Amino acid sequence: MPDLLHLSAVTPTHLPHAAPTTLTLSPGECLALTGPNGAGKSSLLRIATGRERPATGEALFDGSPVHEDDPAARARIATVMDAPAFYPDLTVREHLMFVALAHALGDEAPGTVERILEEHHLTAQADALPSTLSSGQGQQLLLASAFTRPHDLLVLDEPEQRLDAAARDELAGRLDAHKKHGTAILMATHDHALAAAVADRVLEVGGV
Ligand SMILES: Nc1ncnc2c1ncn2[C@@H]1O[C@H](COP(=O)(O)OP(=O)(O)OP(=O)(O)O)[C@@H](O)[C@H]1O
Repeated sequence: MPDLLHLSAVTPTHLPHAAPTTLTLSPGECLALTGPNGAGKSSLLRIATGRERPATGEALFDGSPVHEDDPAARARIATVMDAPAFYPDLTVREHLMFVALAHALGDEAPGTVERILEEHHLTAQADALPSTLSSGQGQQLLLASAFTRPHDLLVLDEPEQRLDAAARDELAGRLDAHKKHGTAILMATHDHALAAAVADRVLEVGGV
């Protein structure tokens, strides 16, 4: 299987003296990044999505340098990263509909959104504003947004955060199912059980 993602000897800007990281990811494969706080996991994820340019090396998505503004990459890479970025005036359902329509789901959008609301236990909150959600529900909405849209690569920064034990188990099952449909997953995590359940390989990211 050809590489979908290839980071070649990259060093994050904020960690110029760190050992360069090389990694590859094929369709249907999950690579988990583990390591202590500040090791550079999130920085590598930002490089992988083109949000951050590396100090050294390069990031290739499907053979081309990845840039956040490249429409081809934007259409194929779904992310769950950093702080939530919800539209404050859209309800939970409207937010997911916006994501679905922006990614051209068309007639499939309403059905997809209702299914994903249910899978993420957000049906009862569908008409609420994101600001009224609990922190775990907010994390579910972030995940739901990523799963609503088509993607070939999922880039997840600690997707388990704020989720209870049952929701973490469901997340592991959902990620496994997406892998089986060919999604490549790059995930930073502190949850070793999640990494063991989903990842084909684990890369320990070192500090400076
Ligand atoms: N915008 C920034 N400006 C300056 N330094 C930054 C910035 N973002 C990250 N860093 C630094 O880069 C280093 C790596 O941070 P990063 O968030 O990639 O680590 P991490 O492994 O994801 O940590 P955690 O497990 O705590 O999420 C840290 O020392 C951090 O302080």
